[in-house]
Amino acid sequence: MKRQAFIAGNWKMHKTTGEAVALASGLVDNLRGVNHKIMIAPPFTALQAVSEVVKGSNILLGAQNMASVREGAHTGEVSVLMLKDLGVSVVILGHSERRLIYGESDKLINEKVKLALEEGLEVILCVGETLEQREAGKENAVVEEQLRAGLAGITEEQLRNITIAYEPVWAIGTGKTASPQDADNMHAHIRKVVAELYSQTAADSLIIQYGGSVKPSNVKDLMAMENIDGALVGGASLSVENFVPIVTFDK
Ligand SMILES: O=C(CO)COP(=O)(O)O
Repeated sequence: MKRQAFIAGNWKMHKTTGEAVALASGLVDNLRGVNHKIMIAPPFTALQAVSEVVKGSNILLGAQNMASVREGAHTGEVSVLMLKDLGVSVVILGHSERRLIYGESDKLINEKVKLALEEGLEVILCVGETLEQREAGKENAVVEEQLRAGLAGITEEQLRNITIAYEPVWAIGTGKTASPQDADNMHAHIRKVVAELYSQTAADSLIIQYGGSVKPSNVKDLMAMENIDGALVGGASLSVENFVPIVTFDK
């Protein structure tokens, strides 16, 4: 079954507002008419300005994280209500940098996923093993646990608004990409877990992105795999020169 391709750019902690507007404008100009699903996630500080740039285009506005509660005494956090107010429609949750650098647990991530869905946002839920876990042969178990915990309490209907991003930690920002076959094997495993948790129909329609050193030179081979439906791109999403050929991988 062919699923819609979904290519997303995670800008991480890059771009001042001026730089972000320039990049977003270049993308709007160069991606007009492309009918894959496209999202960019600038840093919080540039969301408002980029929102104006992408308004009315085929590029969705994403956020890189959000708080697990709607509002309150949470110094330094950003609420889902604030994101919606700026035109954000997708939020990346459970990124390995949030898990590993900021200690986010599966339970906290699950709270965020539930809140985002309740508030009508789409979610990109990131999962992936570290090098140590892969070398110990534990990658399938690790990813399965992240999925089960991250999706706890989520209904099959809500699952339609979730994209899973498989991002092996050892492939992020390292220039090392998982081979298309390794990535496809994990994506098939993710689909199997989702079939067990929900149904085969839910598993068949689930969009699963691969992330980790995706570049113009390797995107085509990754996207050719049966279970790979998209990409979550870090470094190569930071320039028009690199991100446009990734989004238009089939041109
Ligand atoms: O973490 C990633 C996207 O969320 C991947 O980052 P890189 O593409 O820079 O490896």
